[in-house]
Amino acid sequence: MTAPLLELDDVVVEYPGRGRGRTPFRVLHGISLTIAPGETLGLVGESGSGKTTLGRAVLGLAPVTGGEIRYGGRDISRLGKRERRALSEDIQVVFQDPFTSLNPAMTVLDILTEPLLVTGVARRDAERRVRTLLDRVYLPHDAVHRLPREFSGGQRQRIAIARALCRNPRLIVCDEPVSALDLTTQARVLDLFTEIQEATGVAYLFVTHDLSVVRHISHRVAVLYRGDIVETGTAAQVTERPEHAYTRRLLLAAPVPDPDRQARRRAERLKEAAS
Ligand SMILES: Nc1ncnc2c1ncn2[C@@H]1O[C@H](COP(=O)(O)OP(=O)(O)OP(=O)(O)O)[C@@H](O)[C@H]1O
Repeated sequence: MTAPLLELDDVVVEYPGRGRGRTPFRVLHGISLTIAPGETLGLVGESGSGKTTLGRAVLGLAPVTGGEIRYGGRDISRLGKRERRALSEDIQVVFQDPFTSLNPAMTVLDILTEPLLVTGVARRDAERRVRTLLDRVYLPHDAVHRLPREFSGGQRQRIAIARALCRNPRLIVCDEPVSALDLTTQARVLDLFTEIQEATGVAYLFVTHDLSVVRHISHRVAVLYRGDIVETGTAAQVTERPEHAYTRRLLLAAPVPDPDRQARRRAERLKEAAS
């Protein structure tokens, strides 16, 4: 078996408490999971279950107060700023909202060359790399002279993906990266994520509340409920034969476009509620 790329071992995240008593607010209660090189782990759960916090913990942006997060076998849960910056070559992020995650005053060329220039790559080489990245995300080369506001939501998310890919990361934390897009654009961007993975071998921690997205993109799925993982399995196992009652509720609550399936779902929901 290949060694995991990322390992969470009994990870606890707590935010400092406010007011009298200042009891810390525990968001993650001891999370254990792994991601193999080149694998997509879908992380699902309802709003407030702690999905974003888990992604932020991997990125060093949430306070890990217990357990370990290991990347390539090394504990990265409590790194200093400099070590964390060095790790950004390996671990990148794509956020939900391409409108706010891209600097509106920078051209696409600046957005995509900046991560390279700060690490000492020569401008000519950086610009060559930008052209390859634009090809990879199916944007025309003349996009370089334009500002983010001149693109559609889907195109903007392609720019954000290209930026995440700049330095050939081995893991990308994707936090609801298609939730702000319409369904057709969602499908195209999801296909792009898959295609990039096949070409580069990058792994994804794919955070989403949407089970149809998870089914589309994930090799394995972990279900988060109130800060605990209640179920993990292959995408097919979890979405077709869920074991935990919470996963079943999540599936029954997921929107379905087909009216016949909707009627069946309603009947199942009523049966669940009655039992
Ligand atoms: N910086 C913070 N300080 C204090 N509490 C926080 C902080 N960030 C998140 N929380 C709390 O942690 C819990 C989990 O939040 P999180 O954003 O991780 O959930 P989520 O599953 O991603 O939800 P959503 O799908 O709505 O984004 C929530 O109760 C939230 O209020």
